[in-house]
Amino acid sequence: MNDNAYLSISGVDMTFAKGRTVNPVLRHIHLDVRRGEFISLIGHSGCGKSTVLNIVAGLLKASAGGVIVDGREVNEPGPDRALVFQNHSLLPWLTVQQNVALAVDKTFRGSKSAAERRDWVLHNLEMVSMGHALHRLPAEISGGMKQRVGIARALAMQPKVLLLDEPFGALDALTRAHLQDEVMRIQGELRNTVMMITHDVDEAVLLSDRIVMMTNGPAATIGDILDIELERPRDRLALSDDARYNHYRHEVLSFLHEKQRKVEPLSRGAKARASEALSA
Ligand SMILES: Nc1ncnc2c1ncn2[C@@H]1O[C@H](COP(=O)(O)OP(=O)(O)OP(=O)(O)O)[C@@H](O)[C@H]1O
Repeated sequence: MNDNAYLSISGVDMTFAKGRTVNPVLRHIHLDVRRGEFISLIGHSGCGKSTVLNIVAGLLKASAGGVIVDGREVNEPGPDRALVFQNHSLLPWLTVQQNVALAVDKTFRGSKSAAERRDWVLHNLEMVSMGHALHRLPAEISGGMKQRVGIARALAMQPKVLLLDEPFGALDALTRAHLQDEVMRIQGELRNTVMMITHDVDEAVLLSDRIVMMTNGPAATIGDILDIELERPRDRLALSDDARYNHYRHEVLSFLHEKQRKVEPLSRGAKARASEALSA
């Protein structure tokens, strides 16, 4: 482990077993993340990105190796690691304000007064531009607004590490761009340590300090890590013409589509047709 690491994943292996079938998903995952760093995890579908995130969150226990956050080993979920999923996980019967208050009350009941907690909820909702919809129910707001509330709820817990599992994956392109900009602005202010899963190469380059590229499973591991040395704040329009941005983009695309090209297994029909073609 590197002494500067705030979050350290060392020697993580993960195998799922069902009956006699054993599925080795991750092998030798080592990653040190500095405090305040924004890391993206990218890789083909099914390679094990969510499994890595769930191990860091403490929702899954690694078969070997472990995770240390700020000097403490991760053994279970905790408020020091807040998760935001692609599909918001707001409680439908609570308003926007109550959804965030639930997490804030749980985290700060012993350390903040009721008035302080209420102010803190409002502050975080205002930070994601949701101060105008405090009393609406999740069913009464858009998908992008729900994600904002999910992000406010996670930030309000003041986690040591923010874990984002495709947080913008279900949004339309415009809302997605807007929310990415907002997350960049907030991260610029708060300097959160973030680990984000994404399938979107532009999103990874725009938001990250480093992009961790995973090999294909089974037994996936870290294939390469790309440092994104673009100064902040970053402007998506200016960067679209920037040669460095396009170089980074190309590096990730080439990793995914050349070095780690996903070969889908042939269906039975396709196999039969291929063998007929070969014997013809
Ligand atoms: N709880 C579980 N039990 C058994 N197998 C699991 C479990 N969770 C994940 N897997 C398997 O582990 C592998 C990796 O899954 P994971 O969801 O981590 O991949 P991913 O890279 O996040 O995929 P995607 O990009 O499609 O979300 C898959 O083969 C999946 O079926």
